[in-house]
Amino acid sequence: MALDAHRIPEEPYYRPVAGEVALFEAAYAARMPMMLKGPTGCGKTRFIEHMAWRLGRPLVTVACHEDMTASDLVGRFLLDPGGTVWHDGPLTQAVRHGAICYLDEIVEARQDTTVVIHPLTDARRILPLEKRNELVQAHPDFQLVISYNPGYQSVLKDLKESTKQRFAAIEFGYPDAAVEAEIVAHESGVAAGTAALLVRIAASSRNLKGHGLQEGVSTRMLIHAGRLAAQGIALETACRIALVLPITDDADVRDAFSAAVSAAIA
Ligand SMILES: Nc1ncnc2c1ncn2[C@@H]1O[C@H](COP(=O)(O)OP(=O)(O)OP(=O)(O)O)[C@@H](O)[C@H]1O
Repeated sequence: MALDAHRIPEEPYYRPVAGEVALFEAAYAARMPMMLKGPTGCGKTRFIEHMAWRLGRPLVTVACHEDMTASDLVGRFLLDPGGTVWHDGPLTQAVRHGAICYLDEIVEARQDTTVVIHPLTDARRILPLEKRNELVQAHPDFQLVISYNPGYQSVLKDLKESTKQRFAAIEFGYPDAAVEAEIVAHESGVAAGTAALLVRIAASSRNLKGHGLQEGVSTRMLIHAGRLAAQGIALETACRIALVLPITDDADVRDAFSAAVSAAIA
C-alpha cells in the first residue's frame, strides 16, 4: 500500500502537557491546517509522530531549508531509460494518499516555495502540478501541519501574512518542571532525582535567555545530558558536554552557566 514506509508501527512516547492531544484530534477531524509553534527541542516533532500514530495516518516529514524549491515539494520530471517520467514529491504523495504532511521549520523555505501550499489550505484542498498540467484533489484524510519557531523570525525571514493566516496554531513550550523531569527520566534512563536536577539547571539557563543566550537549554539537550549520565559520566561533565558547550561560544556566558551548573550539583 502507498506510503507504508511512512506508517508509524509503535506508539511514540509522548507526555501530554496541556490538552494538546484533544485539540489536535479536533483539528484533524476538521482537516484544519495546523501550525506547531515553539522553541527548538520542546517536543513538536515527537508530538506529530504520536498524533499520526494515534490517528492511524502515515506521516510524511519534510525538513525545509532555504535552497528548497517548489519542485522538491511537489515533484519533477526525471530522465529514465524510457524517457521522462514524473516523480511525485513528498507533498504530492501525502496529498494523493491521505497522509499527514509535516513541513518542519517552514520559515526556512523561500516564500515563493511556500505559496504552493496555499490552494491546499483553503476550502479547495487542491494541489496544482503546473509542470504536469494536473490538479490533484487532496485525499479526504490528508492534513497539512507546519512547525514554526517564532524565536528565529526576522523581518527577512518570516512567514507571509497570507500563509500564516491559513493555519490554526498550538503553542509548545518547556513543560512544568515535574512533567519535564518525567520526560527526561523516561527518555534518558536517569533516576527521577537526577532528572529533576537537570530540569533545575535548565531553568537557570532559561533565565539567561536574552542575556547572552539566544535560546534556553531545550528538553532535547537535557535528555542528552541524562543519557551521558546514565552511561556513567559524572553529571557535571555530562552537563558541560551536552548543555554548556553546545549552547554558547561566548566565554563569559559559558562561565556563568558553568558556575550555575556547579552550584546546582554541589
Ligand atoms: N511532551 C513530550 N513527551 C515526550 N517526549 C518529549 C516531550 N517533549 C520533548 N520530548 C523529548 O524531547 C526530544 C526533542 O523533541 P522534538 O524533537 O520533538 O523537538 P522539536 O520541538 O521538534 O524541535 P525542533 O524544532 O528543533 O525540530 C524528543 O526526542 C523527546 O525525546
